[in-house]
Amino acid sequence: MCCTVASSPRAWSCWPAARTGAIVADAGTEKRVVISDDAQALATSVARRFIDRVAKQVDRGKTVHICLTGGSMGGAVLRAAAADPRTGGIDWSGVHFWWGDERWVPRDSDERNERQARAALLDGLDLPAENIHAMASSDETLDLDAAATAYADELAQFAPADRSETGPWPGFDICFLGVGPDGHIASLFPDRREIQITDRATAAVRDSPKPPPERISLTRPVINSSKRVWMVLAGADKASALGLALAGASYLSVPAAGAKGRKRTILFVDEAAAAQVPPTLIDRDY
Ligand SMILES: O=C(O)[C@H](O)[C@@H](O)[C@H](O)[C@H](O)COP(=O)(O)O
Repeated sequence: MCCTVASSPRAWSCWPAARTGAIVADAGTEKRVVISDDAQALATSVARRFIDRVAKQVDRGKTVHICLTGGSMGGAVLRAAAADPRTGGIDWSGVHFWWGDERWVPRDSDERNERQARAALLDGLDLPAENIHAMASSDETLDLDAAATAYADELAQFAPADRSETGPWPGFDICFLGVGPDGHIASLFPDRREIQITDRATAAVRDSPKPPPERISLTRPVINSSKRVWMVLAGADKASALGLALAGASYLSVPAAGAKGRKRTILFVDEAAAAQVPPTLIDRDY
């Protein structure tokens, strides 16, 4: 049973029996909440769906663009994907990996989202090195602003011919997003200028509320050009952000509230994070 939260809480609804289907209030605004028992079950469930989706697109001969997230749940999902028995049998040569944000630290720092993703999954995949689109690191020649611009330029090289639904960047098949206790996504934090940027693909972030202080982030237009936005959040400290995101809070103060895919927006959560969501609106994925 899935539940759909349309763009306003008044339209909250769910249907008792179906495991699929949705209130089509506005294709891009509905959110679905899928709950797992705990963080490990959540990571396994999301990884299974991730591998399903990649395998389906590869079988169709499609080039696939995946945007990864940092954070503990981002890494947990990738480790679970690495453990999926189907992963080794997929032809990854047409799959490209991007990042929603990156910390401005040296390339070999354990804080790098890229380094964590490589260790969790990417370095075990048979795919061309050029398919891994990492953001620059602080020990290279570029400064923070130039590095953000360079990433926007790289994204532009993979923009689709038909840009009717996206800007000069690829429309990701899946955009993974972790969600902070304050509702931040990528490195777009509440009540800051970066969440309001609409005229470029990336932003240099300074004085980040979450260490380290300097980061590069995709902006909201790029995230919302994704076909699917999958937010993954676990733990009681996320319950408030989830509740606000589902209750129609402004994305300016709760960035997660404004993340939406063109085809699907799913919040994958565990029981602890779902504590403030009315039980009638929860789908139990276990
Ligand atoms: O670089 C980062 O720190 C992440 O991209 C950040 O957006 C993260 O996803 C959230 O802070 C949630 O992190 P957790 O999953 O660890 O709570």
